[in-house]
Amino acid sequence: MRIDFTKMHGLGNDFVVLDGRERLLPPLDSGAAAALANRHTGIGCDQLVVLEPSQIADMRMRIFNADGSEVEACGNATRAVGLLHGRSARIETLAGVVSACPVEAGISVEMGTPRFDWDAIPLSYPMDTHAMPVAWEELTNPVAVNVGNPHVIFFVADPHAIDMSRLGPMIETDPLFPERINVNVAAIVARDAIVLRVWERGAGLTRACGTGACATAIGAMKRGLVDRRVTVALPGGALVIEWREDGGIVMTGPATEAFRGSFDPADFGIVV
Ligand SMILES: N[C@@H](CCC[C@H](N)C(=O)O)C(=O)O
Repeated sequence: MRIDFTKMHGLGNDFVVLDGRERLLPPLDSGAAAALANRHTGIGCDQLVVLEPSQIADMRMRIFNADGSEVEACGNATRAVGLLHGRSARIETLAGVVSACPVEAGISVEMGTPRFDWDAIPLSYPMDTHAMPVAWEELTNPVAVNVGNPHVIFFVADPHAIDMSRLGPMIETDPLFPERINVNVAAIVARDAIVLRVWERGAGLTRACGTGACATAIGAMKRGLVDRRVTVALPGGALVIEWREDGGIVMTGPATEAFRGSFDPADFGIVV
């Protein structure tokens, strides 16, 4: 038996997508996810995405980071799955039901509402998440936002001047963040434009992070730095993020199918 996969990406943030909506997949654990995601010995991706039937939505989407950790949300993967589905879809995730809809500019996703309470991020102890009195070297006074998954955002003059390969993992694994954290460094360039780089929890530096773009835009809006509709430029391309008056976040941008293939589950320790 072989398992089919589709390799997809959203602005260079890449995924191996396994579609178990109609054909039952064998059980997948963290070890199998990490093995498949490995760029040297596996297929290679930032996140493994597994689609399953859902009782409450059109499908259930499970998301595993490259290190094998299963997570609640992935903005770019949601657009990719929206493209794969080909029409409007309600998608169940660990963070709740989100919806993806094809539009002229790609796929538009209703991401739900942001949370700001310290224990919803979560942090290890109470703190004002709007202006956190903490610092890691030159990265100071961040905002924390949960958009389904946890993010901390630092506003800096030049995101490209920050040594993210060193500071990213240091902050990701700081005991302040009991579930680790996605680390965003952003520059405000206009009332409607942000430049962003993201060190992703469990995946490292990626070309783009959809939830990072949402969390950064919301953090900047909360601080009054930008308007409620903003373009976020990441190394892999741009996303438009809107924070509607009803509290919902809408993310719009492209998604791409790269290629299709299949693998032998035994090669990755998957028991059929
Ligand atoms: N690339 C994603 C985020 C994937 C999950 C994240 N690394 C986490 O651990 O929360 C996106 O586009 O949002």
